[in-house]
Amino acid sequence: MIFHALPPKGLFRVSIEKHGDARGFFARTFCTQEFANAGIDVTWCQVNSAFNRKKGTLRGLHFQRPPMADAKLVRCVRGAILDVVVDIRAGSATFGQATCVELNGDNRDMLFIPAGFAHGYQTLTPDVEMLYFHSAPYSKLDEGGLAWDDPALDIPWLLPPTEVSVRDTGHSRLSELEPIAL
Ligand SMILES: Cc1cn([C@H]2C[C@H](O)[C@@H](COP(=O)(O)OP(=O)(O)O[C@H]3O[C@H](C)C(=O)[C@H](O)[C@H]3O)O2)c(=O)[nH]c1=O
Repeated sequence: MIFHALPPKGLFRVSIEKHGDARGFFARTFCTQEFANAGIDVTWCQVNSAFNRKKGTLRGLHFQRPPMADAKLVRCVRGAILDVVVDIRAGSATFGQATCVELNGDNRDMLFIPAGFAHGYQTLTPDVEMLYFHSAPYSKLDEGGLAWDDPALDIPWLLPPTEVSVRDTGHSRLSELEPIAL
């Protein structure tokens, strides 16, 4: 696996390394030791999937608070998305900074997102399938949201949103958010 450090500190784009032959290829999707060698000590306790029928569907921005703050490994297994993370860690020099990365079923890249980041994405094609690894279990009591359309975040969404859940229409703005103290 190849780790590309992204700003802010702790964020990585992770590329798979294909072992190809006449049948196609084989590649690791996760490896505890390879992640540890990259300075990422993480174990996964829940893996989720999401399917998005419409191009322009927008989900997020979501996070969990301590004690259930979770790191994520996100992969777009079909179609394409603009993946967005915002640093909401208390005391971070890059608090409020948004980072955008295109993930798609062709490049098979993944995004490692440390705890303390809000995460969301918009689909750039129809029929997008997502896979998320989580380092903490889902906890409704500890989940939080950040407004995807907060002007203070200035997120360069590429399309007008076509589908947004009711839950994702009422999240806090950055100025109202209690930073995540890890
Ligand atoms: C995450 C989760 C959700 N749920 C229930 C809660 C809701 O009734 C329903 C849909 O959940 P949610 O609206 O959070 O799904 P998304 O909007 O796709 O949010 C997900 O996508 C964004 C971009 C993320 O980063 C989050 O990790 C993840 O929550 O499934 C569960 O029962 N178990 C779970 O682990």
